[in-house]
Amino acid sequence: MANIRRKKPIFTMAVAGSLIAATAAQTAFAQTQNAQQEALRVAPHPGMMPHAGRMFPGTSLTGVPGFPLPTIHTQQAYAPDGDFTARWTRADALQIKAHSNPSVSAGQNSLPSQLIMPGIPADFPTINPDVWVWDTWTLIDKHADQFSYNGWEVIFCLTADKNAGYGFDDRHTHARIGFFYRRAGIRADQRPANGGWIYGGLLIPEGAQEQVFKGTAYTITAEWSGSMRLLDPRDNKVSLFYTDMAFNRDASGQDITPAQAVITQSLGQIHADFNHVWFTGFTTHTPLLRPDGVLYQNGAQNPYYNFRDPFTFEDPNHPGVNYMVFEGNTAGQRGVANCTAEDLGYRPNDPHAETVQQVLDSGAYYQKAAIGLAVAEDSSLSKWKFLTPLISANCVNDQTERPQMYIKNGKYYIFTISHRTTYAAGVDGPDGVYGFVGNGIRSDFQPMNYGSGLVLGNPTDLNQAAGTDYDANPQQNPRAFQSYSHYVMPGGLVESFIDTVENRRGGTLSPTVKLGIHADASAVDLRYGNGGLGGYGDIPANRADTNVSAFIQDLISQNVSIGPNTTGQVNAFVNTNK
Ligand SMILES: OC[C@H]1O[C@@](CO)(OC[C@@]2(O[C@H]3O[C@H](CO)[C@@H](O)[C@H](O)[C@H]3O)O[C@H](CO)[C@@H](O)[C@@H]2O)[C@@H](O)[C@@H]1O
Repeated sequence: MANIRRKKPIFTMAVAGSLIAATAAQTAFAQTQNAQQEALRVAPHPGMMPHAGRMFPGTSLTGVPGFPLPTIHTQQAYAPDGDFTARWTRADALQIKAHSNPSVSAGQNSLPSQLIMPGIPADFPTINPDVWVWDTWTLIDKHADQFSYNGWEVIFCLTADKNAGYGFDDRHTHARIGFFYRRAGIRADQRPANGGWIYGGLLIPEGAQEQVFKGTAYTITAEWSGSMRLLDPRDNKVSLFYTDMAFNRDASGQDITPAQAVITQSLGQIHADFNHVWFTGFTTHTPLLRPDGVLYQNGAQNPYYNFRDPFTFEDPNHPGVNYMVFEGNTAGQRGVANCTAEDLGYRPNDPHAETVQQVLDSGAYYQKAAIGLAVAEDSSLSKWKFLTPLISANCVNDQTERPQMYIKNGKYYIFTISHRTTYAAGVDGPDGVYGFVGNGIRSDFQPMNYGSGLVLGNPTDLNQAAGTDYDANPQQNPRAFQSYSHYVMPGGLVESFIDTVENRRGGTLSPTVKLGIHADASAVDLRYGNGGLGGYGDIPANRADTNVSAFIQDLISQNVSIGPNTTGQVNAFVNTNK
């Protein structure tokens, strides 16, 4: 089975979730969920075709016959420390299905082509033979601009050691943050097919990360996602924000207690010479945030809670104030059936609206994702305070992962990733990127693209049951799980990792794609790269010239030739500026 994507239980939502055995109650619930989803699938549909050829589809407020209208979002901005939480509602999420094409043949993509990542060929190259690679991030400043260092581009990835015998499905409990580097300023078509990344090894010295769990019971620790902040572009000090994970398992591999997830900071320094890049530091690990059970669900409330993936930024409207977005769940005891009419989001008298009771009866209340917000209380970013979530997805989806704030033309975009299998009963969508646009850091965020939220999905046939394996169910699109963990970079470039293409496991970087982003709409740029697919792992820095050390600058001024990266224009990629 090692080479085949394992069936993910429909209930998977946990920090350690996929690894905890499903109970009979869960199985019963999963059956209910399937039944509910089937009920929606047979809803009347006009036979809509995807809006092929339209660069910016815009949001259809007239709706699709047979489906509810999306929720009205006011587009109002609120104080960041206020208590307004925007909602990604069921009415919104149902727009994904409403805009899918019900009459494609089995196994074909049924979603609008401008919202779908082009298919990755099955003969993809691998970044490195020794490590599995998945979640990946770049060296960014407080505005999320991407930097190279002394002529090197650097990326940080969750890695698992293949030589230790770990298969791709074992990766989560053995995850370590590694780094790769390559010369900046070389066009994708002049690089090796796999992007030409050189593996630099692990970032955190062996055992250092475990200090966060001193005195607590655990048997396994892991390092999960993840962002890296260049503290001062004229200096080499960097701050890693990541998720410290600890699992407490018995001899048979069962979790005895809920896994612990701690958002953590560790400081280090980046170094580079002509030949390589290396890091020092990362020996001290400061726990920043544990879920409080008041604003963010904790392990006592739900052993399957999600709490991870910190991303920090400074709000241009509040200079000097630093915020963090992260993946969380709405606080409260798991299994309490309390989604509200606001979570459903139906407009008054919408003939296609579900009642709150119908939704609660379906068990959808087990899925309660939240995009969290915290504010830094000191300039060294070592003390943070929770603020109320920016967006909740109660009764819609259980996971809004790796959220990021992307500020462009005065608009505040939150991009996040989610799985098809973490949708609640009765709503459906592909694995991929979801986006929300607002007018400030805290807004009544509007889901992008027809009000649905879908920005970049894997090719998926929503007419087939969610949570099925390609191998067990050949109608399932063989690319429905081709990629995951997308990160939107300056210029709308999107990097991700390859999960499974035609039963071939990835564990490597996907081809980069490019989004056009305009107001509340986005579209895949099919003119970019080859039919929309750029280079594998093409992750260019967009601010190289400002981070060149005095040593390198000296050499440049003496006209010493040290390769293609020393001119100060090394990252003049015209398409990478926001
Ligand atoms: O490795 C942990 C980091 O990865 C993230 C984002 O990629 O969480 C992903 C998540 O999903 C993976 O596992 C699923 C179950 O095996 C699989 O279906 C999916 O394809 C994978 O990407 O990993 C956890 C643990 O399994 C699961 O809850 C997530 O959905 C990120 O959030 C983590 O920091």
